[in-house]
Formats: sequence, C-alpha cells, structure tokens
Amino acid sequence: MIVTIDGVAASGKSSVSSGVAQALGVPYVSSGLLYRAVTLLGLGAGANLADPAALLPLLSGVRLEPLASGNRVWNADHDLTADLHSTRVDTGVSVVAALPEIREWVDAQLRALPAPLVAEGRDMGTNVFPHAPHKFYLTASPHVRAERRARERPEDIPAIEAALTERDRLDTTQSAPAPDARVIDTGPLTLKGVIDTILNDLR
Ligand SMILES: Nc1ncnc2c1ncn2[C@@H]1O[C@H](COP(=O)(O)OP(=O)(O)O)[C@@H](O)[C@H]1O
Ligand SMILES: Nc1ccn([C@@H]2O[C@H](COP(=O)(O)OP(=O)(O)O)[C@@H](O)[C@H]2O)c(=O)n1
Repeated sequence: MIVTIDGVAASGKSSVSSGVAQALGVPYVSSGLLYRAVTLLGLGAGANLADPAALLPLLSGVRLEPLASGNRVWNADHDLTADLHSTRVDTGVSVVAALPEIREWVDAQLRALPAPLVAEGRDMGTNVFPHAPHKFYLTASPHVRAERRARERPEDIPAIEAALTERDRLDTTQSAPAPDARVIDTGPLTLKGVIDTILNDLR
C-alpha cells in the first residue's frame, strides 16, 4: 500500500508523513530531500544549478534512507541530512526541481523503493505514484506556514513568508493536487489533528 501526502512548502508534509508512517508501522519517504541533496551537491561543486549535465555526474553515490522516524540522505558514506535545510539550499532548490532530467532521476529513486510506504512531496499523487489508493494534499496560509518555519530558521517571519511564497510560485507546475486527493487545510489543526484526520480516513 502507498499513501501519498503532497502539499505546498512548510505545510507539514514531513512531520505529518512521519506521524502517519509511524502509526502504520511503515517507512516514509521525503522526496524533497533528494531535490535538496542535488542542490547541496551542485552548490558545493560550484555547478550551474540550471544545467542538468553539470549536476547528474554528482549523483552516482546519492542514496535516500527511508526510516519512519526521519529520512537520511547519503552521498557514499557522507551523511548530507543536516545540511539539507539551509536557506542557501531553500533558495536554489526550485531551479534544480524544474529540470526534467533531475525529476526523472528523483522519480527513479522513489519508484525503486518497496511498498508499503508513505511518500511526501509535490507530485507523489499525480506523477510518481498515480495509482496510490490513498492521497492527501496539505495546505495552510503563507503566514501560518511562515510562523511554523520561523521556529526552525534564523530569519524573521516576513522574510520567511516572502521566500515560501516565491518557492510556491516557482514550484507551481509540479504542485497541483491530484484530482483524487483529499485536501486538508492544516491551519486550524494541530499536528496530531492532521495525523489523526489522515489515519481516520485510512481506516
Ligand atoms: N497543524 C500542523 N500541521 C502540520 N505541521 C505543523 C502543524 N503545526 C505545527 N506544525 C509544524 O510545522 C513545521 C513545518 O512542518 P514540516 O513537516 O517541516 O513541513 P513540510 O515538510 O511541508 O516542509 C514543523 O515544525 C511542524 O511540526
Ligand atoms: N516531489 C517534489 C518534492 C520537492 N520538490 C522540490 O523540492 C523543494 C524542497 O521540497 P521540500 O518538500 O523539502 O520543501 P519544504 O516544502 O519542506 O520546505 C521544493 O520547493 C520543490 O522545488 C519537487 O519539485 N517535487
């Protein structure tokens, strides 16, 4: 069984997916971490982030480890995870995610994973796992999302809100909800409330 949880930036996808996956006793996979890893490696190599031919050779050792408690991304034996959520990576990642060659590489990594799993991102329900039987799409206003993210970032709320809104705009192409997804506004809910809403739906 595959459950897809898509949504806009900082809508709660990874926290909710982790909670749902732990309740179900299955792993979850955070597709955004792979786009972030490509961006981090591209920045580290001084590559042009809009040039797939410069990025693809950097990816041969990249591997996602999907755990219910939290995903890790490795480049050979180097754990990249702690460096994936910097503002620098946030700023570059949408350029990388717009490249069809990189999207194909990410999709292949995800489709190679064995079910059951919970998959979160932007296009899990539309493109990567279109036949998944259970699909969800998380939203919240830009201000609510910026307030939440401000607890994890050094910038102030207006700067974070502007950056989230810009990333939403750049990610529009791949971020449409699947027609068969249940859309959940997480704004008025607690994290547990969102997880319980999904678990109730699955039951
Ligand atoms: N009602 C809620 N639903 C989802 N996440 C919430 C909620 N309230 C607070 N959060 C917090 O919002 C932050 C952003 O969530 P995260 O899972 O990182 O989102 P995403 O994976 O979509 O970027 C996390 O710290 C999470 O705990
Ligand atoms: N399935 C996905 C997942 C992420 N992404 C890209 O990767 C970026 C980072 O995704 P993320 O889920 O880690 O970001 P947050 O929403 O958690 O901030 C997004 O802004 C998109 O550009 C994508 O294009 N498709």
